[in-house]
This record gives sequence, structure tokens and C-alpha cells, in this order.
Amino acid sequence: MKNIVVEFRNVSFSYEKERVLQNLNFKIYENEMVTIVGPNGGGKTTLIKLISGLLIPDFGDIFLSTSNIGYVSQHSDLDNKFPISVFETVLLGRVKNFGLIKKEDKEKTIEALREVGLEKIKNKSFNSLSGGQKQRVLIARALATEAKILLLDEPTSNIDVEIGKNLNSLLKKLKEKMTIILITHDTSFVSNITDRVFCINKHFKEHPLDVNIDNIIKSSYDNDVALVRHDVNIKETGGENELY
Ligand SMILES: Nc1ncnc2c1ncn2[C@@H]1O[C@H](COP(=O)(O)OP(=O)(O)OP(=O)(O)O)[C@@H](O)[C@H]1O
Repeated sequence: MKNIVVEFRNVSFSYEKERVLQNLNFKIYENEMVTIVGPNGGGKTTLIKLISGLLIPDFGDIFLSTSNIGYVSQHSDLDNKFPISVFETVLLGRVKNFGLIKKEDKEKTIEALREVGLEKIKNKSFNSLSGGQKQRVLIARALATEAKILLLDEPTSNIDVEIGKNLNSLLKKLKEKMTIILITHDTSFVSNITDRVFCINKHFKEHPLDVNIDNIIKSSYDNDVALVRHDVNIKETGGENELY
């Protein structure tokens, strides 16, 4: 029997008066990879913000087996006016309460960069990298925190098919040592490695793996449901904290 890593019990969430998630119940287990799909505005990002602790539910309870959570959000750009190297970006994952950086922190940073295959470009500026490389650096930053749960919000935005394949192999490797929860509109990208598929449209549904997910979403929610990737930056609204 696998250990439960995340459990939602009757969880509901609203932004001000708008109910976005209604009575969610599910469990996610150790070393599982769960893919979250659903229409635009269905509440997928809200769900992973609840898991990360960035948002607090109105009702219900969320149980987590660890507070070590790495979150790679949809938007990978850092401020261009704030030049930062690849190494420093990943090292930020080790900075706790503005304490001193120790030798061990630098070692863990290099280890994380090696794991995602980017050790050789550690001195490059983060903003000079391609979309796919930036994604890998941000995954390395999550690894440097020694995360036990990795949350990824649309990791295939801004990257081409070839880089997507590399990311797929990286996630397959990482799945052996952590639980991965990933939002994507591109289900083919993870179909060979995901263990379960959750569909979120205010309510929760779990779908079987062996069918075409896009068709399921359309038949479940109606044909007009928009399934689009986030290739554009959208400014966050509301009073939430940004993790990075
Ligand atoms: N900070 C916020 N303040 C108010 N409403 C918000 C906020 N963030 C999201 N919403 C609203 O909550 C609903 C769910 O948004 P969410 O981003 O979780 O959906 P999503 O499934 O991730 O959508 P997408 O596929 O477009 O990224 C939407 O109606 C959205 O407009």
C-alpha cells in the first residue's frame, strides 16, 4: 500500500464571491504522476496553488505528507532588469530566511543542475536561455529545495516538440523519487508516463488513461470548451503571494 502524499477532503475555494472549486475529494500517492486537465478557467491553477499553500480553502481540509513542495509556475521569465545567472537562479531554491549560503547549498545547486542536464551552462544569464532551458532551470530550482512534491503548471508552454520529449524523459526520471502533479493541455506529452488523469472544471472527475483525453473533456463539458496553451504572459490579479 502506497503512502498518501496529498489528500483533499470536501475542499471548496472561492475568489471573493466566485466559487471556483466545489467539494473536491481525492488522494495522490507517493511517486505518482498525476496529470490535471480541464477547460480554461476550470480551476486547475487554483488547485495546485491550494496544494502549494499559496491559497487556503474556504471549506474542507487538505492533508500533505510534506511541506517540501517545488512549484514551477506558467510564466518562466524573471525580470530582465534583474540579471541573474542559471546557477544563482537555482541557488535561490536553497536560500532560507536570508541565511548564509553554505558549501552544501552550492553542492546541491550543482547536483540539481546536473540532474536536468544544464551544469555546463551554469554561468549563463537566465534570461538568455530558450523556453525549454528556462523550464529545466526552474525544475532544477525545485530539485535544489529537495522537494518531495513537484507541481508544474503547463510546462510545455513556450517549448517545441523536441524539447518536450527531453522534458518527458526528465520527468520520467524524477518520478522515481518524488510525486509529480502537472497541468497540461498537451496530454500526448505525458501519456506514456502519467499514472492518473484528473479533470477539473469546478468539480473533480478522474478519467481512465486509455482514451483520448481531449474527446473526454469535450464530451464532459460541451463542445465549446476552449483548450488552449498559455503562450502569453498574463499578469496575476488578486492578493496572492508569488512563490518565486
Ligand atoms: N487571483 C484571482 N482573482 C480572482 N479570480 C481569479 C484569480 N485567479 C483565477 N481566477 C478565476 O478563477 C477561475 C479559475 O482560474 P484558474 O486559473 O484556476 O483556471 P485554470 O483551469 O488554470 O485555467 P487556464 O487553463 O486558463 O489556466 C477563473 O474564472 C479565473 O478567472
